[in-house]
Parts: sequence; C-alpha cells; structure tokens
Amino acid sequence: MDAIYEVHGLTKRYGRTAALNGVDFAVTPGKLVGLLGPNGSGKTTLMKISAGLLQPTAGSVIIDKVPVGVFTKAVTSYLPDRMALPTEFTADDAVSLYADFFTDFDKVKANAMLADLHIGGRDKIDSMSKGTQEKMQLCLTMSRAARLYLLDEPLGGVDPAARDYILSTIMHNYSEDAALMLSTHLIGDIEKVLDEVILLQDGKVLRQTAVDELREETGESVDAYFREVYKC
Ligand SMILES: Nc1ncnc2c1ncn2[C@@H]1O[C@H](COP(=O)(O)OP(=O)(O)OP(=O)(O)O)[C@@H](O)[C@H]1O
Repeated sequence: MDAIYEVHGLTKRYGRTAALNGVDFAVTPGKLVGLLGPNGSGKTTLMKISAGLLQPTAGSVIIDKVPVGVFTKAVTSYLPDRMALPTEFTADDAVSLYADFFTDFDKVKANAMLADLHIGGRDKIDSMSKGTQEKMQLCLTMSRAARLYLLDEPLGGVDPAARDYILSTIMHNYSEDAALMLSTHLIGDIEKVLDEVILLQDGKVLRQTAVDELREETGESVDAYFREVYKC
C-alpha cells in the first residue's frame, strides 16, 4: 500500500544543535503510530515541520503524495503540545473558528465530544484547567476528517479517568484511509492502541516496527522495552 506520510532525510538544526538528523520513515493508511523518544529527541520538531509550521534545514516531508505546503495543511489535523487558541475564546468560539477554517470539520461531532467531556460551550479557555484545555483541543483536532492526524502529547495533562475516553476518541475518529501519529511519554497507557512505533534518539530513527512484532521479539511491553533502550 502507498504511504500517506513519508519523511525523507529530514534534518533540522538550531545553531549547533541538530534536533533532527536525517530522519527517514513512511506510514501507510490505517495505522496508528506512536512517536516515542526521550526528552529532546526531536518529536515536537518533527511534528511541527510535518504540520508546515517550521522549515527543515534539509530533507522533505510528503503527505498524501504532496510536499508539505498549503494542500497538506488542509488534509493534516495537528494537535500542538500547547494551547494554540486565543485564551479569551469560549469553547463555542473555538468550534466556530475550526468550522470557518477547516472544510473537513464536523461541528456536530465536536459538540458531542465536548458534551461527553462536560465542557460547556460558554466555558472560557482561560478559566479551564490545563487538562480540560487539552481535552478541548483534542476534540477539535479529532473532529476533522483529515488524511493525517499529528497529535503531540495528547495525554500530557489528562487525568487517568479521562484517558480511556480520549484513547477511544482517538481510535474511533480516523478512517482507514487516514493515518495517525502521536507522541507520548505515557507509553503504558497508550501502547494497547498502537499499531506501530517509531523510536527516535538524538534526532535519528532508532527503529520503526509493528508493536506486535516488538512484543513477540522481546517478550516485553513497549513500555518496558523503552525503559531498557533509553536507560539513563
Ligand atoms: N526553538 C529552538 N531553539 C533551539 N533549540 C531548540 C528549539 N526547539 C527545540 N530545540 C532543541 O531541539 C531538540 C529537540 O527538541 P524537541 O522539542 O523536538 O524534542 P522532544 O522530543 O519533543 O522533547 P520532549 O519529549 O521534551 O517534548 C532539543 O535539543 C531542543 O533543545
């Protein structure tokens, strides 16, 4: 099957620091991929370049056969690792903004998810807790019918009781012709839903593998494998 998301020789330098150093991988449609790696391994940088928010130093990202640009932004739904909406907005304002901005946005779906999470339309972002802000942004991100979802730490501030709802929201809101890549440090919580993992280290891909194969080969969970590989 043709890849929906390809990364070729991707390099990003900040002065003398190479945040990414020749990253190559490809993801096919239908896959839910975990982008894993220790702090500073380049996960956010890779997501930002793929979302068209940052220019690489070298290399390319191809989404749905097109290099990152105006078209790919229209088919990529990106959840940043911090609040990207004006904090004076209410949840209703945020929904309206997404509806105006993205033609693939499903307002009914977004409102239903927000109601499930007890987020009121009139709730203001700056009076929501950090975790609630994250949940709201995730609802908006997953209410688009995109070809590629890029979620940077979707569970970071979310309490354990809400994590299962969030995980099922992630799993059930992308179609078989789309792919989803998420970064997380909460591997134990998320590995049950992952098809593949991409392990980053020092700006390079250490390994890309199917989760089932990794478990079979190592006889341990992805979480245990991660702790072993990246032991300080
Ligand atoms: N704007 C910037 N200026 C200089 N260096 C940066 C900048 N952004 C990131 N870096 C550096 O690039 C490297 C990769 O950072 P990045 O945020 O992509 O890592 P990460 O894997 O997302 O980390 P974390 O797990 O802590 O979120 C780090 O060494 C970081 O210090």
